[in-house]
Amino acid sequence: MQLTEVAFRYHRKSPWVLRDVSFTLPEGVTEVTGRNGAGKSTLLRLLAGLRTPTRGTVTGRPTRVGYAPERFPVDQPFTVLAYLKHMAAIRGISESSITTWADRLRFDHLLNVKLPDLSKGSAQKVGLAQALMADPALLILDEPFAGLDAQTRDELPALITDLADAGTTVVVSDHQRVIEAVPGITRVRIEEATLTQATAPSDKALLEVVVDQEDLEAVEAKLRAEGYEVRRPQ
Ligand SMILES: Nc1ncnc2c1ncn2[C@@H]1O[C@H](COP(=O)(O)OP(=O)(O)OP(=O)(O)O)[C@@H](O)[C@H]1O
Repeated sequence: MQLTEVAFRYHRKSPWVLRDVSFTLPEGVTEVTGRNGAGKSTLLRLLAGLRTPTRGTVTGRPTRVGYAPERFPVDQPFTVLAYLKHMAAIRGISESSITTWADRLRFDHLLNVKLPDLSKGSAQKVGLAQALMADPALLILDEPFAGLDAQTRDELPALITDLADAGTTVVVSDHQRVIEAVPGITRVRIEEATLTQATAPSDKALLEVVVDQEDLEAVEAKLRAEGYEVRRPQ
């Protein structure tokens, strides 16, 4: 899939969110980073085909695309099961995939709960399931880790890797930087409306250190002084 000189803004006089972006989406997993409001969700919507570039072209999008938005729209008067059945029917896929993903993402006990009554994390899982159900060739996940329970959060990178190994192209925005521990991913960053590809820190690993609140500044300064890259979870 290829973006060629893509520029995008939401309205005629609003600022450009992306300008002159040319990029070939690689196979495997691509992580999209950038500060809040940089344009990550916008890029993902353009890749999914939910938005059309103001200028330039997006070509080579596969037919089967799965897209999980940053916030699953829970203001719909359906149960989880009715919603997923509806999504399966729209896409012409077997309803058996509902139980497969409800089991795998551990929300099978919530199938008869109405969408507005779901917690943020459970709603996130339903959003993931509807994206995964389509057996997509391109899977686009906008902040999939936000609000997830710890177990699912820990399991999701392996699930994404399995899909990528099986041939699915995956694009993930992830400000919590969970996905970046996955080996071999491509990292792109949006800054000032342009997209740059970062070289993967293949010889680096992520280490989580728990410190007392009062020692936070001192430990962070010490690690930085020793040349480590330090990030605080948001
Ligand atoms: N539907 C919309 N209409 C108008 N402007 C929008 C719309 N959606 C996003 N924007 C604007 O486009 C810019 C990029 O937003 P976008 O949501 O793509 O950024 P993001 O990097 O995903 O941010 P975050 O990390 O906060 O989710 C922001 O200035 C935002 O206010």
